[in-house]
Amino acid sequence: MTCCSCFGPRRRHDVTKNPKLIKGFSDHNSRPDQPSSSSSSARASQDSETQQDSSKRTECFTYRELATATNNFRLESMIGRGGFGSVYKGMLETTPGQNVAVKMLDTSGHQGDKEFLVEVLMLSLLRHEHLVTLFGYCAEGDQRLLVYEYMPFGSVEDHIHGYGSEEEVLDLSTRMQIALGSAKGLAYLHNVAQPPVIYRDLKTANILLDHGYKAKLSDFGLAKFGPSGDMSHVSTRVMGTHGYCAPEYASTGKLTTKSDIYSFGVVMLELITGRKPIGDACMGAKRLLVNWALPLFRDQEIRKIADPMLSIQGHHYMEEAVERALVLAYMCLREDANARPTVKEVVEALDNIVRFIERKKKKKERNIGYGRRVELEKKGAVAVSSPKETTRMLSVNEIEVEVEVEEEEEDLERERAVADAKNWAETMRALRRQSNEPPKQTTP
Ligand SMILES: Nc1ncnc2c1ncn2[C@@H]1O[C@H](COP(=O)(O)OP(=O)(O)OP(=O)(O)O)[C@@H](O)[C@H]1O
Repeated sequence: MTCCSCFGPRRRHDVTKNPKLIKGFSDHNSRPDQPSSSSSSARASQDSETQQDSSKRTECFTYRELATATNNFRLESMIGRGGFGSVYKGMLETTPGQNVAVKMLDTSGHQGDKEFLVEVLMLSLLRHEHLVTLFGYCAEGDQRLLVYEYMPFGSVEDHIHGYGSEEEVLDLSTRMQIALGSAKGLAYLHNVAQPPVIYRDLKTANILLDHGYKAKLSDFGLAKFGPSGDMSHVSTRVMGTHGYCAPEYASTGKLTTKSDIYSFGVVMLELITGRKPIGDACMGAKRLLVNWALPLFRDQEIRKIADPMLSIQGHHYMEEAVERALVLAYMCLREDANARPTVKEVVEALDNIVRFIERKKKKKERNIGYGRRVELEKKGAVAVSSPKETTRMLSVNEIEVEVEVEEEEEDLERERAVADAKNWAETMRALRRQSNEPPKQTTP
């Protein structure tokens, strides 16, 4: 590809101020009625709580800078490989101490070039704590490279399907936190970005994790601006990944935000079952996860569906949480796109599930604390109340063991549980209102 004037020697550009700096942008994703990029970010900036600093510039790097950053793209620096190229870990001279991920695109196909442009444009305009940050790009000669924030824990796909050791298995709480983070990223795209953005390639390989397992969406090469005016959908060539694609989009090419919701349902199933979206060994070579899991769900076979690594057996609250998560997945995967929940409802439901698990976990821990207190009492320790309603066990040799006082906490706990149950029931009612086909069971 010939080199655009803006891709010459080192220059700092703010592509959000002039997207046309990126050659090819205007003919791919823009529409005549599309607002300017500055107004695009205007509505987004209203969401001050969730949006990251949009003043961060997307920089134009030279090939030389990125070669230096990655040790000349040496094999030891390579951290992953996708359908469009290889990803390297590196460090820029200008920001010592901060790792970056450099994606070098295979430039053989024209499609890759298009996706490069969309990726740079989208991630330059969109900034959110649950979207991976694009620091910059390089487009020198035929080279096309993207520079992202480095996500130390890799992709969710790696965690769910790649690791064998038991210590690395993600627990249910972390999995649901990941789902919630991803849903919040998607909510930003659907509801805050202006014009709205349809992600189109939601899958566990595109959800990356930082140190604290915070989820961020990456790979915006297939993203599309949503429909405008009276239009309910965008017509487009069917793209995406097999196993995640909404049936109506696959058969008609009509893309809506509800196509993303379907893919989100598949991600939920993957997180719950630990199985691949297609052809998992236990399901049969070509079988879709959706076709395997949903009939089992209808038959209430929760234990058969749940990832055995989650060890939910014997943990009643975990089984209940899995069931709630499955109800949500089930709704996201409805054949009728209109009956699927909105992303806002998905965030609410997941928030509820996460809080449910945390509350139950805490309660369990407190019970262990109580058991320990009884044990200490038997050994002759004495309970002493402090003004902060904390009871301390003073043993004979003055070793203090703190145990939370039950009463006040339990009242609070009960209130929280009632509020949670109401909340969940309301969420489910709202979801069901949109559908003529309620699931067989619910768990308010
Ligand atoms: N910002 C990043 N930080 C850390 N690792 C990353 C980053 N981006 C990508 N990777 C790693 O590189 C791998 C390949 O990523 P890439 O986005 O190229 O492909 P993919 O999403 O797996 O597949 P495809 O591009 O075909 O949809 C990821 O699975 C992940 O392990």
